Amino acid sequence: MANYDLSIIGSGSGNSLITSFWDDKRVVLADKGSGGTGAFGGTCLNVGCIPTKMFVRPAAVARGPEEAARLNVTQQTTAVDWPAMRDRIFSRIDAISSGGRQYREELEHVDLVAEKVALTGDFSEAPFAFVSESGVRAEADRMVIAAGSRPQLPQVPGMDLPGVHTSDTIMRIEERPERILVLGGGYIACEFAGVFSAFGTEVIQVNRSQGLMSALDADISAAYSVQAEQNWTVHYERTVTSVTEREGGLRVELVTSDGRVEDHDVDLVLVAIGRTPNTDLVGAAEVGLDLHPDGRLAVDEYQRVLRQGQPVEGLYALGDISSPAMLKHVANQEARVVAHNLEHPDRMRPSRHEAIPSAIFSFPEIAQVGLTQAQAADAVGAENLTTKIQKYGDTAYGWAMEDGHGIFKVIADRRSGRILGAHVLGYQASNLIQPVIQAMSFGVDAYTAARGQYWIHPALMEVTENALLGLEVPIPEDAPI
Ligand SMILES: Cc1cc2nc3c(=O)[nH]c(=O)nc-3n(C[C@H](O)[C@H](O)[C@H](O)COP(=O)(O)OP(=O)(O)OC[C@H]3O[C@@H](n4cnc5c(N)ncnc54)[C@H](O)[C@@H]3O)c2cc1C
Ligand SMILES: NC(=O)c1ccc[n+]([C@@H]2O[C@H](COP(=O)([O-])OP(=O)(O)OC[C@H]3O[C@@H](n4cnc5c(N)ncnc54)[C@H](O)[C@@H]3O)[C@@H](O)[C@H]2O)c1
Repeated sequence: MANYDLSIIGSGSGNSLITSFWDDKRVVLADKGSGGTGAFGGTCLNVGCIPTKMFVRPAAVARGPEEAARLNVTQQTTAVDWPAMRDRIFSRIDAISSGGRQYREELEHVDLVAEKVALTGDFSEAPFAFVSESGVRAEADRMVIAAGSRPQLPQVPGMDLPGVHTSDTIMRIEERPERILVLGGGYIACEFAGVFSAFGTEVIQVNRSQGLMSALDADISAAYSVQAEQNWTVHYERTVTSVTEREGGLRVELVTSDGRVEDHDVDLVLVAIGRTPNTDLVGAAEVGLDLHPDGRLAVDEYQRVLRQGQPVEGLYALGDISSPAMLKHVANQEARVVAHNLEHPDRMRPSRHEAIPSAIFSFPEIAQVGLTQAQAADAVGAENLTTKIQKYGDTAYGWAMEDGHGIFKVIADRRSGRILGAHVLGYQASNLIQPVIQAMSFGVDAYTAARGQYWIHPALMEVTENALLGLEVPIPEDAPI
């Protein structure tokens, strides 16, 4: 195949790099298709953020009767039509994916290689080449590796059985299971446990360690775990040793941390124990590129890939394959930076990795930004911290909701009022946290963030205002009142 100006591996966030700047140049885009579906457009669109949240929303609606009962309204969820829901969701997603692929195929200056590719040749300097499984070779002056990540599977017997799923396949199953075992206690496991339990499936969630979402702030992890234990079955300190077929389903054998063996009979298993960067699939180590111990590509602040500790000019990586935060908004930001740096190598811009927020769209929802309390104590000293945990239930809208579990925790440096982190558990957590993300991103202190703007009364957002006002921070001179 001919030479190119730009070569991209990965049609997720990598797809957005093909701006009008490249209209008069030649671009090659390789993608083998997203896991499970073979679709164009990467994880978020096909098997990640978007379809999961399209299941999370009906799950919240199905849970309506729980809140209604607290508010003296009787409601009933009488049926959940999984096949119709699945088809509605994927008819929209599949159309976007195939439309995106068709658009790229029709562009004269872009060639699409719909195959798995691997890096080949010398990667100390441009040009950079890849070769596809069928032998298509493409060489380019600049290359972006945006090949993402894939689900990890434990090395135990039975992982190849048809009833054992990952997030790549679980959303397209024919029927809603009556009983599912969800392995893992992180983002994906907690989101799917929330969805399936809302739809009436009996969920057994199994985690290796004690507590769910244990990487989060300890107060949030503990409060979420209590809620989850009330909403579905949760078992801690167990690992899976095998999955076998039995009549009508699967038998999962677990071993507890004290050596006991347990069997669980279920219809399906969902494995969600983390994701592996796809550096091995592209053969990054084979061409001498630097990897972190967890398998991610090493990059500098401009997203240039490192080789023997030095950035390789014209070679970039972005998203899950290189980022410590496997989040779509981070991949998107890195893609904007890479697009800029490709187009303006003389005035490159660094990626911004401060105040990265994330949300877990489980039941209840969780959102977080910045440092946990333990990390903040390490960073500035526990004696310099001020924290506030504002209950939703102690605000006017919380009364209206009769909310019993929502909390908004904020952490700041008591000497300066600098906000160090926020951690929210409850209804609309992912929205309520945004003013704190904004304050942290723009360097606004806690007092000014609270008093420098109106907050609509009695909106639920008063939870955020009250959390900020609850901190013991200095009032800046001439601060708004
Ligand atoms: C179930 C789930 C839910 C999620 N929900 C959220 C959420 O709510 N919010 C959020 O911020 N993030 C979420 N994420 C994370 C988010 O989806 C990822 O961070 C993001 O999609 C990564 O984008 P990317 O461009 O790095 O990789 P991808 O979108 O995965 O793109 C990589 C592409 O490279 C291709 N590829 C890989 N190897 C090769 C090869 N050798 N040859 C050719 N092609 C190759 C793959 O087929 C893939 O299409 C979720 C992830 C999952 C799995
Ligand atoms: N809403 C979102 O933003 C969102 C949603 C889904 C995924 N994601 C991204 O995708 C990444 C991967 O998600 P994930 O949930 O697979 O990973 P994760 O890292 O969030 O959680 C993995 C969990 O599995 C547990 N675990 C590991 N090995 C185990 C084993 N052998 N047996 C039992 N439990 C085990 C870990 O203790 C941990 O609780 C996330 O870290 C996140 O970056 C984001």
